[in-house]
Amino acid sequence: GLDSPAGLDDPVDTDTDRERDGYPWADRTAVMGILNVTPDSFHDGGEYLDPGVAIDRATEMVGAGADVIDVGGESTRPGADPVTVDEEKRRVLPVVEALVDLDVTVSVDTRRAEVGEAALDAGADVLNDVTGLSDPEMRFLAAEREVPVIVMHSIDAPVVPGKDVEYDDVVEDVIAELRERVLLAEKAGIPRARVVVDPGLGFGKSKAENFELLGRLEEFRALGCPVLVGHSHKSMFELVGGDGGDDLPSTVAGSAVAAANGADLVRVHDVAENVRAVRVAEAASDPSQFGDE
Ligand SMILES: Nc1nc2ncc(COP(=O)(O)OP(=O)(O)O)nc2c(=O)[nH]1
Repeated sequence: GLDSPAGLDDPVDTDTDRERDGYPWADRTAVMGILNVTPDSFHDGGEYLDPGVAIDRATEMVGAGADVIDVGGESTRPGADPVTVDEEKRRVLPVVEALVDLDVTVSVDTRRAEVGEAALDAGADVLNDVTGLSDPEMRFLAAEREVPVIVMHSIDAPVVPGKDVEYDDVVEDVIAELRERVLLAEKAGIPRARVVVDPGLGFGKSKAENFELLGRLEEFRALGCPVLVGHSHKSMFELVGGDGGDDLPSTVAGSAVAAANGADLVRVHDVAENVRAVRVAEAASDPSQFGDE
């Protein structure tokens, strides 16, 4: 197996031990606005399929305070229809190209290194891989292009409907599996500062396990990587009376909890409201920023 690089197993003080060279999450919880250029995304499928509409939406999200825009051309929801590479490129590239003119970091949500590469060539800054670097080509691409890569934990994407994994301790198990991917990324030459880990809420976990992952998010900091949480409008909130669909209050509360628990990024559909949530969490964790106001 791969020998663990020094320090991976010891909790690192990620605020000092990790250079964060200028990414939007360097000094505050960054808000990533979701831009699904798909007909079938679970929450907002079809709304932004037209590139012009997608670009207007991105502009609106930047105006609302988005630090990152995450452009996706293939739904990852369970049972979603796979999309051909050409169709995925056709959806994503015009939007990425247009976003270059906006002053915002652009990530591309794709399982395919070929689409990721084309998106980077079109101006994207970050790769978002819901398969957690299972394709070696994605690792090599991120290393070669020296861009951050979001490594999400999933049993598979799209998740096979009804396929749930039995976890002993879901947090320890997910961290252990992410650790393997972090090691592989390092082996490919990607420093941990550029490996954003993500528990993959909703991807093969029960609703209660999603809350366990959110509640114990601090434990992910032991990996020495930035942490992203994607909870927006997910079915986990049905446990607390939300309808999993248009339950914005639960999502906003979830962003505050994630930020308070150390998330470096939150991935959301509704930017303005979730910007408030992370700012509230930060105010509570660092009131000194306000002087004696
Ligand atoms: N890194 C990361 N990427 C993700 N991409 C899609 C979804 C699913 O949400 P959404 O994009 O809104 O739906 P769909 O996949 O149906 O487009 N969740 C995540 C996530 O939690 N983390």
